[in-house]
Amino acid sequence: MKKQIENRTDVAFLVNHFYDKIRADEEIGFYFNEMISDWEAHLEKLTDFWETNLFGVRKYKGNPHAVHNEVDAHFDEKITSNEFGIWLNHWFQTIDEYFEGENADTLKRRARKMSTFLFMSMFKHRQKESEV
Ligand code: HEM
Repeated sequence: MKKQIENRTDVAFLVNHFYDKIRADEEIGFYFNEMISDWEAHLEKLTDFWETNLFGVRKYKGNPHAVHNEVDAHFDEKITSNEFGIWLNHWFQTIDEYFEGENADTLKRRARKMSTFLFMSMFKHRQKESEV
C-alpha cells in the first residue's frame, strides 16, 4: 500500500520529487532552471505553499498570479496550455507514484483548478499590457 499525505515531511518529499521531474523535462525544464537560482529556497517555498493549501497552516505568503505573469513576460508570453499540461502530468504522476488517499486526490484537484486560474490570469495580463 502507498502512503497517505499526512504532514509537512510528506509534502516536502512530494515537492522535491516533483521538481526532479520538472527540472529534467525536455520541454519545460528550462523555464525553471533559467529563473530559479536558489533551489533550496524555492523548494522550501513550494513546500510552504502546498502545506498551507492542504493543511490550512499560515506559512506561504505570496502571489502566484503575479509571479507567473512575470515568468510569462520573461519568456515573451510564450507559455501555453501545453506547458501547464506537462506540469500537471508530472504532478499527478509524482503523487500517484508515492501516495494515495484523500489528501493525494485533493492535491491533484487543487493543482488542476489552479492551473486554469493561472493560465487565464496570464491571458488577462497580456491583454492589459498590449492596451498600454
Ligand atoms: C499548473 C499549475 C502551477 C502551479 C500550482 C504553480 C505554482 C507555483 C507557485 C506557488 C510558485 C511560487 C510563487 C511565489 O514565488 O510565491 C511558482 C513559481 C514558479 N513557477 Fe509555477 N506553478 C504552476 C505552473 C507553472 C508553469 C506551467 C510554469 C512554466 C512554464 C511555471 C513556472 C514557475 C517558475 C519559473 C516559478 C519561479 C519564479 C521565480 O521564483 O522567479 N509554473 N509556481
